Amino acid sequence: MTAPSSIRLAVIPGDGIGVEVTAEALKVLQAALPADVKVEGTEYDLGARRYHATGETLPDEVLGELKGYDAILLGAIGDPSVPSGVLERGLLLKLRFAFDHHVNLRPSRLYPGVEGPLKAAGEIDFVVVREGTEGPYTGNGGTIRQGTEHEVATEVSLNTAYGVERVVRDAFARAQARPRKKLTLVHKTNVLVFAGSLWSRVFHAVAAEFPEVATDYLHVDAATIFLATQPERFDVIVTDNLFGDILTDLAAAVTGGIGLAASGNLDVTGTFPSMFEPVHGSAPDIAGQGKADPTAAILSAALLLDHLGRTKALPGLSEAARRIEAAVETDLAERAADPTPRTTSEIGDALAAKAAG
Ligand SMILES: NC(=O)C1=CN([C@@H]2O[C@H](COP(=O)(O)OP(=O)(O)OC[C@H]3O[C@@H](n4cnc5c(N)ncnc54)[C@H](O)[C@@H]3O)[C@@H](O)[C@H]2O)C=CC1
Ligand SMILES: CC(C)CC(=O)C(=O)O
Ligand SMILES: [Mg+2]
Repeated sequence: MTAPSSIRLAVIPGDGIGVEVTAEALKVLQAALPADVKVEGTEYDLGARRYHATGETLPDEVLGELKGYDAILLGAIGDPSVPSGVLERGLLLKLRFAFDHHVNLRPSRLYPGVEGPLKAAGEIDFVVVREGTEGPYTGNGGTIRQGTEHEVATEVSLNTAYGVERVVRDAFARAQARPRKKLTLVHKTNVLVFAGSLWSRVFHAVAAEFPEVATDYLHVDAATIFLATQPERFDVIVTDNLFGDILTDLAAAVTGGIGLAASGNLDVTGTFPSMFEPVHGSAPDIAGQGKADPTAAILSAALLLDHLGRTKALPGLSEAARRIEAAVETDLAERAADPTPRTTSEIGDALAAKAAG
C-alpha cells in the first residue's frame, strides 16, 4: 500500500461569484482525486472585504506565504465598491507578476452538444497562450494635470526580448505537441511597430527551431473576424497580454459562453506556484444569486491537477483531471438535452458525482 500524499493549495475565492464558483471547483477537485491523495487547502481572505476592513490588497507577508503552496486556486477579483483597478492591479496582477506567471494558458473548445453562436463551424479546439507579465498591464504610465483640460495620461506597453521569447517558445512547444501543429501570432505590427517588430522577429527566429510547426500571422483586428467566423482555423495562438485578454473573452463567447472558459497562469520554470482561475470576472450583476455557472472554475481546477500531475511526481492527478473534463463533457451534453436551469451548487454537485474517482 502506498503512503497517502497530499497537494497543498492556497484558495483565494475573491469577490462576487468568485466565492460561489470556487466552492464548487474545490468540491469537484476533491471528489475527483484518488482516495490516497489529500488536499490541504488554506483559504485566503483577499479581495473587497479585506480591503474595506484593513485597506490591504495583498500584504507582502501573505505573498510570502502563498509562495510555499503547490498551486493557487482563484475565483475572481473585483467589486463595484472598490475603485476600479485597486484590486485588479493590487491583488490579481500583483500575484501574476510576483509569481512570474508568464504563460497565461487559455484553452477554448466547443464541447459536443454545446450551442455556440456560430451556425456552421467545424471543430473548435484551440488554445491561446497569452503573455502574462508584460504588455500594457505593468503599470508603466502615469498622469499629469489630472482633472484639468490639459490632462495627459500614459499607459506604456512593456515588451522585453526575454519575456517575448519565453512565451513564444512555450507556444511553439505546445503547438508542436498538438496534432495540427499550427501556431498563429496575433499582434498589430502594422501600427505598433516597435513592440510588433520585436514579437515578429522573435517569432520567426524561434520558428526555425520548430520546423514541423506551421506558422501564421494575423493583425489583432482581423483575428477577431476569424475568431467569430472561422474559429476552426486556429490551433495555438500566441499574443501579448492585452490582446490575449480581449481575444479570450471572445473565444469564450464562441465556445458556449464565459461560464465555461478556464485558465492557468503558469510559471513554467516551477519557481513559483502557478495559479488557476476562470477567465471571467466577479460578475457583480449575478453575484449571490446562485446563477453563476461554475464550470469554468471547475475546468480550471482540472488544469491545476493536470499541471501538478506533470510537475509534481504524484500519481493519479492527471487521471483526476481527465475525469473532471469527461464529467464536464457529459454534463454539457445532458444540458443540451435538458436545458432546465440549475443553480451553481446543483451544477457543482452533478459534476462532483460524475467526476468521483
Ligand atoms: N480574473 C479576474 O479576477 C477578473 C476580474 N474581473 C473583474 O470583475 C468585475 C466584473 O467585470 P466584468 O467586466 O463585468 O466581467 P465579468 O466576466 O465578471 O462579467 C461579464 C458578464 O459575464 C457574465 N458571467 C461571468 N461569469 C459568469 C459565469 N460563471 N456564469 C454566468 N455568467 C457569467 C456576467 O454576469 C456578466 O454579464 C470587474 O471588477 C473586473 O475588473 C474581470 C475579469 C477577470
Ligand atoms: C481583471 C484583469 C486584471 C484581468 C483580466 O480581465 C483577465 O485576466 O482576463
Ligand atoms: Mg479578461
